[in-house]
Amino acid sequence: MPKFRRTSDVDDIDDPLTKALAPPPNETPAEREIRLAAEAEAQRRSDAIDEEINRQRIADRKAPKCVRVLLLVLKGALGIGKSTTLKNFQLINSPKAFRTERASWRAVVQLNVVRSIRTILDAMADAQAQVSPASPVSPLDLSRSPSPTPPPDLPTLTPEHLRLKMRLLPLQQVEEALLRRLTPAGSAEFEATHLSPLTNLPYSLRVGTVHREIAVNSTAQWKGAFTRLMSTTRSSFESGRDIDFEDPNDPGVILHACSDDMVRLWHDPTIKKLLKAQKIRLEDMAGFFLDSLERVTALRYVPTDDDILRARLKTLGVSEHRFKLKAGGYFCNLVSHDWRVFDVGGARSLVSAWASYFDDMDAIIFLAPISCFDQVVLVEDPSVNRLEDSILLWKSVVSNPLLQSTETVLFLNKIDIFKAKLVSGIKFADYVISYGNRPNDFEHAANYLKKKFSALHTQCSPKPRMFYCHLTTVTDVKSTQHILGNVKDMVLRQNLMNSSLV
Ligand SMILES: Nc1nc2c(ncn2[C@@H]2O[C@H](COP(=O)(O)OP(=O)(O)OP(=O)(O)O)[C@@H](O)[C@H]2O)c(=O)[nH]1
Ligand SMILES: [Mg+2]
Repeated sequence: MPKFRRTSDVDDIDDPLTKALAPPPNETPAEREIRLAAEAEAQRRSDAIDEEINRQRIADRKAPKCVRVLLLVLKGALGIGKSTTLKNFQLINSPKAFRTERASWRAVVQLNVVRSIRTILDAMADAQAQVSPASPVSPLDLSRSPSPTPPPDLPTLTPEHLRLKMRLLPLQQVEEALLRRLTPAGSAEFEATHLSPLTNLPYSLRVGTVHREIAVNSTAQWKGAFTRLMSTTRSSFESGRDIDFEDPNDPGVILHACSDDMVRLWHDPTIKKLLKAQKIRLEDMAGFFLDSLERVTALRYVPTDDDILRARLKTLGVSEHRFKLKAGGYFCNLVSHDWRVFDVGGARSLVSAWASYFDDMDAIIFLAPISCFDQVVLVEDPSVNRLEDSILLWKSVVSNPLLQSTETVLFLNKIDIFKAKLVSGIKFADYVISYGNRPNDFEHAANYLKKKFSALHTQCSPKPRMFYCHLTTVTDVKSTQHILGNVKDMVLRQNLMNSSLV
């Protein structure tokens, strides 16, 4: 029988916890009084939190069963559309509340614009570096590879391009000002919000650094902080009435001053060629507003619903959103139901860990970004194709016995980008070899993927269940609301069937 060390064997003085909690030596009576008061306050707060958790638990037990939906995407991939799907739920549920947050979203759109321009400026810096390497390689330094010869298709930048680039440098200040506005003072809520300074690193090495995106832990908190910040001068954001357009510190002022140069840069044929040569498709990237520059950089710009759906802000961790939704169609006579939607990034390796926390969900909305068929997973495994990774995650979710009674709704998302890529000539079969020589068009490719996901669903589900699949562009409010309406009714029907009411 192995002998275990018992707590009583430990000398109290040696116990690191006791040491850490012990009052400091030579504590004065006044210091002791302050310490005891702080300890009492900490205890009071801890008790209040315990009480709130208990109260919530009792309320949850008494409340009628609510509908629980899990939104799931692959963790580590660039934005897939979870938050955008949630925004659609919010638009259905409380459009007014959604619209009162326009001021916060205005700053996010502005940041998205600045970052797209930054990507172009970085690409220009790359091109310059390739034409005139900053430091010539010493012929004796054999550890370094020779300076790269500029690719023949890389266009040459003119002095006017370089002047344009210089004139856009103030955007760096705009970026910093926006980050200050979006980051609540003293908050650890945001991760790695700053982009590196303009760099000579090749774009191919930079593009995967998703950590450089601005990120929040939960959408509610950052907006709350922003609203508090803004509400010192205004009371409501409905229709942008109360955005302080006269504020001289508004980052929008510099953005507006740079507007013509940004438009010139984006429409410049040489810059277009440069981006193409470097395989940068800004129009496929999240938070793309360069085709609406004049509108979104106007001094009195107020984001539309569509802009809010397209704005990019990365979410961290798991968040829960609660709201009431009225049933439609056949169920329209029913009272509204409480819905809880959980926003979870699922890593393939962690499915079995989180599945036990979400085994009582009524539905999982699984988002698979089919537009990423030509990209690789950079975070989990650089050698795995993103679409393949999404399919493997789908397989682990549908085969998980803990989730066998949960309805799984598949959203094959970002079909607008998927279509655009195929039309631009990118060959689906170059990445999905089994696609063979089928036509490189949307109908065939989307159908092929639907069948693949469906076959796995049938083969791997522990018990038979329906396969629900939608081709989605969740930035399109109208079509998404229609689809969510169907999902809502399906989930309610199942929910009622399970309670033997229909
Ligand atoms: N064109 C297009 N853009 C989309 C679509 N779905 C989402 N987006 C955009 O992609 C970006 C990322 O979407 P999010 O909803 O933030 O993605 P997410 O899954 O919440 O990402 P994380 O928070 O990083 O986990 C946003 O700018 C969206 O507007 C789509 O179907 N088509
Ligand atoms: Mg998100």
